[in-house]
This record gives sequence, C-alpha cells and structure tokens, in this order.
Amino acid sequence: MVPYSKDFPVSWEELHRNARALSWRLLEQGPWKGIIAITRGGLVPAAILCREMDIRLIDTICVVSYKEGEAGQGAMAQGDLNVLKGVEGDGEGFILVDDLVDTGRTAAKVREMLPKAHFATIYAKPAGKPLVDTFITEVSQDTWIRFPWDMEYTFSTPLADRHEK
Ligand SMILES: O=P(O)(O)OC[C@H]1O[C@H](OP(=O)(O)OP(=O)(O)O)[C@H](O)[C@@H]1O
Ligand SMILES: O=c1[nH]c(=O)c2nc[nH]c2[nH]1
Ligand SMILES: [Mg+2]
Repeated sequence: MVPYSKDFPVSWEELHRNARALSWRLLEQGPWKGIIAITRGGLVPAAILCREMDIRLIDTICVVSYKEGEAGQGAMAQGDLNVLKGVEGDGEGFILVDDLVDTGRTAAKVREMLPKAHFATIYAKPAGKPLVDTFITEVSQDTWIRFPWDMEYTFSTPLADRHEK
C-alpha cells in the first residue's frame, strides 16, 4: 500500500473550476452520446459535465472498492473491487468519468468493461495516469486528495500553537 504523506484539500469552488476545465477539453473531442459516472466519486463531476456540455443521457457503473482503515484520518486501504451495476455495450461515444485515478485499479476494471469509452478524471496520480484519456490536474502518488463532500468547516488550530516550543 502507498503511504500517503501529503494532504491536498479541494474546495467546492476549485472542484467546480476544474470540472468546467474538463468540460472544455471534452467538448473539443466530441460529439458524445452520453456520460457514464463511476460511483460514487464520479457523480459530482458528471453532474457538472452534463450541465456544461448539454448532455442528457447519464448512466452509472456502480463499484465498491475501498475499505475504511489502516491509513487513518479518513484515508483508506484498498480492498476487493466489487461491481454492483454495469452498463450494456462497449462504451463507444461515451465519456466515462471519475473524480480521480490513484493506483489505476478502478480504471483498469471499468476500461475492461467498456473498452471504447473515453475515460476522463479531474485528478490523476502517476500510477493511474496511463489509463486516463483526459484529466486536468496531476498530484504526486503520496498525496491524499480530500474532496469537498468528505470535509466540513471546523476550527483550525493556529500554526504557532501546533509548533513545538
Ligand atoms: O485508482 P484507484 O486506486 O482504484 O482509486 C481511485 C478510485 O478510488 C476512489 O473511489 P472509492 O473506491 O474510494 O469509492 P467512492 O467513489 O464510492 O467514494 C475514487 O473515486 C476512484 O474511483
Ligand atoms: O478521497 C480520496 N482521495 C484520494 O486521494 C484517493 N485515492 C484513492 N481513493 C481516494 N479517495
Ligand atoms: Mg470512486
């Protein structure tokens, strides 16, 4: 398992801006028949893409992958990948969207299911990057991305109080 030593919090605004940037990139490569979101992380990017790209046909591939545990503080250890719901066909003309690729395990599985779909993510880490057709931002492999739907506003201890005296 990769040790995550960096934290990369993402605000709703930043996520929205990046999803719109992804929409621009994908519009240039269309036309598209529809969007397939990989649940659950792909659902929010898919909602922004379909609004910006005027796409009305939306489907899902439902997968369960990570298990809460080992890495601590919300970071997770990877378990078996379980497909709860697939999609008919080979994905031709469809955008397959997820929030990120990390190890690339989820991407490899869904690409196997829909080999002709165009795989798009907002974030990519180096190990998963070769499996993505279009992404917006790369982060290092030891970074844990914190999505806005996984966070809440809370008190922040002043840096001076965290510093050992
Ligand atoms: O490249 P990988 O190592 O496979 O990791 C990437 C996947 O992990 C996350 O989903 P997760 O399984 O945590 O579930 P969720 O989307 O339902 O939150 C993320 O949304 C990707 O789908
Ligand atoms: O919220 C998340 N952030 C990440 O960096 C990550 N990698 C795999 N799965 C992930 N989920
Ligand atoms: Mg996911």
